[in-house]
Parts: sequence; C-alpha cells; structure tokens
Amino acid sequence: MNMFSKISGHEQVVFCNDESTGLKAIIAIHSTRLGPALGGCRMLPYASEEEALEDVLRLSKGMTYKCAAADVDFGGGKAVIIGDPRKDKTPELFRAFGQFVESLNGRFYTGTDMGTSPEDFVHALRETNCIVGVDEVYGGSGDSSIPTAQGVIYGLQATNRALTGSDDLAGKSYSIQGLGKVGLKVAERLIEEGADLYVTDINQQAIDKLLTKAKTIGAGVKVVNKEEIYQANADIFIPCAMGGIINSETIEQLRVKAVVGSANNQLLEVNHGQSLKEKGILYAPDYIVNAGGLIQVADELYTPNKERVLQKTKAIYNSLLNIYEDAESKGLTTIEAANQFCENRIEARSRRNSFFSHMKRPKWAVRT
Ligand SMILES: NC(=O)C1=CN([C@@H]2O[C@H](COP(=O)(O)OP(=O)(O)OC[C@H]3O[C@@H](n4cnc5c(N)ncnc54)[C@H](O)[C@@H]3O)[C@@H](O)[C@H]2O)C=CC1
Ligand SMILES: O=C(O)CCC(=O)C(=O)O
Repeated sequence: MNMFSKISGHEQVVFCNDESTGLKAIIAIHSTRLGPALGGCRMLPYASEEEALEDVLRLSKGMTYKCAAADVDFGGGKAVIIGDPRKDKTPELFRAFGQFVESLNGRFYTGTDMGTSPEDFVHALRETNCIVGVDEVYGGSGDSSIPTAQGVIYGLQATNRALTGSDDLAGKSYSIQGLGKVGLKVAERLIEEGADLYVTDINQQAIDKLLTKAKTIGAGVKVVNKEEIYQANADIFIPCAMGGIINSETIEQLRVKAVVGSANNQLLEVNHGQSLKEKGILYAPDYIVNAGGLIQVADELYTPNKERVLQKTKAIYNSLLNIYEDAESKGLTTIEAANQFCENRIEARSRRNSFFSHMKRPKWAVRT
C-alpha cells in the first residue's frame, strides 16, 4: 500500500501498539489549522486493520468540517481502538491509550464515541489531560449525547421550516434508525411533541425503553426490522446508528422528504448527496446536525456550563437553514454547500495559524 497517498490530506496518523495490554489503536489527525485536533475514540471489532484505518481517516476529516461549522477553535481528529468493546476493555488498555494521546503533547484531544464510555476515559485521564467528556465529578462536562440529541431536534425544526414553512415537530412522522444514547432521546422528545414514529434497533432493550415511555403517553410507535426502516412511509428519516447508510441501494428505497440524523458519515460517497437531491430528498449534512456533543466537549475550555452549551447548540438551526438556502441559490447539493462553507472558513482563519503546536498556542490546556 502507498501509505502517503492513502493518508493524503491528513497531517499525521499514529499507530499505537502496546503488547502488554493488547492495545491496537490508530489516531488520525486530519487538520490542526483551526486548533488542536479533537474527536472521539471508537472501539469496534473491525474486520481488518484496513477497515479501521479507513474509518478513522473518514471520521477525522469529518471532524475538521464539524469544528469549522460549529465555530469552535479545534481541528479534526479521531481515534479507533481495534477490539470488541464487550470483551476487550480493561483499565490498563485505556491507560496505555492515554499514554499515546499524551505523547502527542496537546495536538489531540479525545473522548467517547461508539463502543466507548466516559468511564473508560477516566482511566485514560490518569495518563493525560487531553481527555474530554468525562463525568462532572472528574472535571468533565458529562453526557454529550444530550446536546447532540438537542441539535438533532433543532435540525428537524429547521428542516420542517424549509419543507413546510413551520418548525412544528407535531403531526408528522419520523423513521429512526438506532435508539442508543442519541436516538432514544430524539425519539422521546418527538413522541412528547405528538409525532408518530417508525423505529428500529438491533438491541431489543433499547426498543423496550422507548415502548415503555410510548405506552405511558399513548404515542404511536411502530417497530420495524432493520431492513424495513428505509422503506418506512415517514416524513423524515433520522439515522442515529452507523455511517454509510445513504447509498445507491437505500436511496432507491427511501420514501421520505428529508434525512436529518446524528450518525457520522451518513453518505457512503459524496455523490450520494446528488442522488438524494435528484430524488427530491432534502439532506441535512450530518456534521452540521450532530455538532451538539462537540460543542459541549469543546466548551470545557471555559469550564463546563450546560446552559451555555445549549445556547451554542441552538446555532445549528440557523446554520442548517443557511446551508439549505445557499445550496438552493447556487444549484449545489446541501453537502457541497456545507463543505464549501467550511473550507472557506478554514482557509480564512488558518492564515493566522497554519498548523498547531503546543508552544505556539499554550492556552490549549483544557484541564489544568
Ligand atoms: N453520542 C454523541 O454525542 C454523538 C454521536 N454521533 C454519532 O451518532 C450515532 C449514534 O451515536 P450514539 O447514540 O452515541 O451511539 P450508541 O452506540 O449509543 O447507539 C447506537 C445504537 O444503534 C444501534 N444499532 C447498531 N447497528 C444498528 C443497525 N444496523 N440497525 C439499527 N440499529 C443499530 C445500536 O444497537 C445502538 O442502540 C453514531 O454514528 C455516532 O458516531 C455523532 C456525534 C455525537
Ligand atoms: O465527543 C467527542 O469527544 C468529540 C465529538 C465527536 O467525536 C463527534 O462529534 O463525533
């Protein structure tokens, strides 16, 4: 494999191998032009090392755009740990991971993502200060899926406005893929508002949690299997599980008017944005909609404050409407308009900061 062409566009990729704990991790720093790289750490039993590398490269690039769009002074990075989160986690493994993060000397900050929890990072925090999103008792900002879910709700309101002229969430139907930390919170809010839902999850416990709540308020929730979710006759599809789910096969099946969800990297390829547009489906770029968690962990710079985070998360509503308008007026897809907006912002700002180094920006001690 030609490694440098593979990582083209990224500043740095670090392979972390600690034989005593079994840690195999990859940290990808896509860009530090706006500040040190920030992004969560996934733990998944990847089928191959190539698949893990592919995932971390795509995710870290997405973080650069997400940071630019959310207007936070961080750049894009991400980490993946190759392993089964149900079997392979140990405190030592996360401490070893923390030591590798520390070795980057402030160029990379990290926290939870799929397969990892704030508790895991309490172990990493013993080795490095470059950890965000742990619980309040450890000096962090706590559960970042709360602002992420709130951001999805703002995204849904903005999309309803674009489609119907009204923000109203009620009286509409939504199909939700994944009822985990984010999806469940979004689903609960929607049924409280009087919406009808189609939902799916591969974990029955997650479905049961929603059904219990739905029963108490008499809400309409239809559970479908994981393949049927794409054909649900809903107004808006809300992907809150894995990436790559918008592709030629699923676009064919979609009957919704819009796609607005938290999952990272929803489009398998950027040209699937064009296919959605051709089918008349409005696409809310994922990294605009799901920035609430990032906004919260980035806000730890100023010591955690939930009220301020929710205020900042509100900006997702206007950002999304601006992107819809920009795309319409320039004849672009919404993902092209969002990417263009972010690239212009990075270019304009990075004239002051071509790359991050700890010596140059010493204020970046998130937790002192
Ligand atoms: N938690 C956060 O603050 C943020 C999350 N995201 C993204 O949002 C998505 C969801 O994140 P979380 O809720 O935190 O993850 P999670 O791991 O808590 O929930 C994911 C849910 O999806 C379900 N699932 C997995 N495969 C499925 C399938 N094939 N069909 C249906 N359901 C399936 C899982 O059983 C689980 O309940 C991920 O892509 C994540 O990267 C993005 C930004 C921030
Ligand atoms: O939660 C974090 O640590 C940073 C945010 C992030 O990784 C994401 O938005 O995907």
